[in-house]
Amino acid sequence: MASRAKWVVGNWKMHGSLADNAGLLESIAAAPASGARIGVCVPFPYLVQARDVLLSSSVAWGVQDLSMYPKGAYTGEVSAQMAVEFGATLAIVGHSERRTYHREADDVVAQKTLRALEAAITPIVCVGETLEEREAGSTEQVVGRQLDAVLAVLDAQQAERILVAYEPVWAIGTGKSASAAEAQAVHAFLRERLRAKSAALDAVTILYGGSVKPGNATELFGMPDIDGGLIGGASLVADDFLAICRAAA
Ligand SMILES: O=C(CO)COP(=O)(O)O
Repeated sequence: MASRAKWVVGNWKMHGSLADNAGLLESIAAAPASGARIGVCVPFPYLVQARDVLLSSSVAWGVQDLSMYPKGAYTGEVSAQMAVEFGATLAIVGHSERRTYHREADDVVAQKTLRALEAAITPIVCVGETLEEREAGSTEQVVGRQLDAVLAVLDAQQAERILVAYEPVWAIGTGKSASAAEAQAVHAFLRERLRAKSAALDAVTILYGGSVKPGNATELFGMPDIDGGLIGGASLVADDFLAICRAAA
């Protein structure tokens, strides 16, 4: 079996302040290196701060979104290349909050994935179904479509460089995580979908996100196809985030 990189990545969303971030970043930077790689995806204005604190640590940093365009007259956009100038090596793309509040469609997410890869940033491609879709029995259809849209624009080598995050929309910020078995079932489906494209994609890391806490991380990360987590709320509390990182190691 391919050995997959384990990752725990914090998604700060639109939280933080220079003052609050300082202590959080210092604590994360002090995390001992272990079997799981650690990253934090911060709001754009805090990239400099993240870089300054994390530079001498083993923790990676990145952004929560990128422009689908490489450069040009796109008011308000931030390019992958700009993020790279601040040392970003990770970018979340297609988070459900972007899909919902900013109407990002599958083809936009695919273009953002490409822009990240062109800039040598590792994209964390998010997929996930709503509660309504789950109850209608269309979870696999939805996440399969979201993943396929991205894979369709990548060549074989590019596809090997992505991370995938399964984030059921109904589990995000609700305190109600998917059970380990529910998450594992979707991860196994995504794994198969990747393998169908190329056997080499068996090595793609698939993270779970949605109400991961210190109390449920060990069970989730113990599942064979769950290679770590994408953490929202708990990534803002140093002790909780570090406990989750230990659970993945
Ligand atoms: O959206 C998420 C990570 O990207 C998950 O958020 P919570 O961990 O707050 O549920």
